[in-house]
Amino acid sequence: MAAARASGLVVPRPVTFVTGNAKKLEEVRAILGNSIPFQSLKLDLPELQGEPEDISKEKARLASVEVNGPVLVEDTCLCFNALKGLPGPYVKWFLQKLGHEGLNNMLMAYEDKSAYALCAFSFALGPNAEPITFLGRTPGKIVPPRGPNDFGWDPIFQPDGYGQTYAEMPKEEKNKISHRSKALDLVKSHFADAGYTFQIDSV
Ligand SMILES: O=P(O)(O)OP(=O)(O)OP(=O)(O)OC[C@H]1O[C@@H](n2cnc3c(O)ncnc32)[C@H](O)[C@@H]1O
Ligand SMILES: [Mg+2]
Repeated sequence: MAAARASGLVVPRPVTFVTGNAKKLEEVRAILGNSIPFQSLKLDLPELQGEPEDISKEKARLASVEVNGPVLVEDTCLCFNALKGLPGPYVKWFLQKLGHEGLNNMLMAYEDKSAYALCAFSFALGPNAEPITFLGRTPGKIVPPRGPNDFGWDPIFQPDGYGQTYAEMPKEEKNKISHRSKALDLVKSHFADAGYTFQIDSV
């Protein structure tokens, strides 16, 4: 079992990242590397309607009850500026029903194709703790789909300053500039400042 740091909090359980999305998990693993050891639980949690931060916090509350320990969750939004931030947290359902073409068509009436990808990670130490949220945002624009279609809306999001969509970029490149990596940078800083020591479950 890991030794406690002088000023840090010793938590008698490992951190569990709860998500129903295997692609998110893959990216979180690649971005975090060994910086924050965690285990994962595949669970598609019910999601509140509302602001991204509140949706994410509520997911963390539900997840920490399920896990009965420290949890990390995230909610991802794709926000169109011409539509004042919509579809935002509802992009999953828009994508499922309308596809990439439909998402492009939603912006047909507008000259402004700008958008941003937003990731809201929430961390809760346990079922009775208030979750803390970390936001990461990457600006870009919505384009007709280009690149492999293996993760959500990656083919139609082209980050500012790049000629490629998220889908066309090598994974390492996306992970350097993505909404997810920006939010995880804040998670890492928080963990470093708090000096948590998470103990591994003894089976
Ligand atoms: O269990 P959870 O973690 O909620 O996983 P989910 O797939 O339901 O994810 P969200 O509720 O956050 O909905 C976000 C939608 O955006 C998609 N998505 C998330 N991150 C993405 C990324 O980096 N690139 C492209 N699509 C992404 C994802 O596949 C969903 O359709
Ligand atoms: Mg979800």
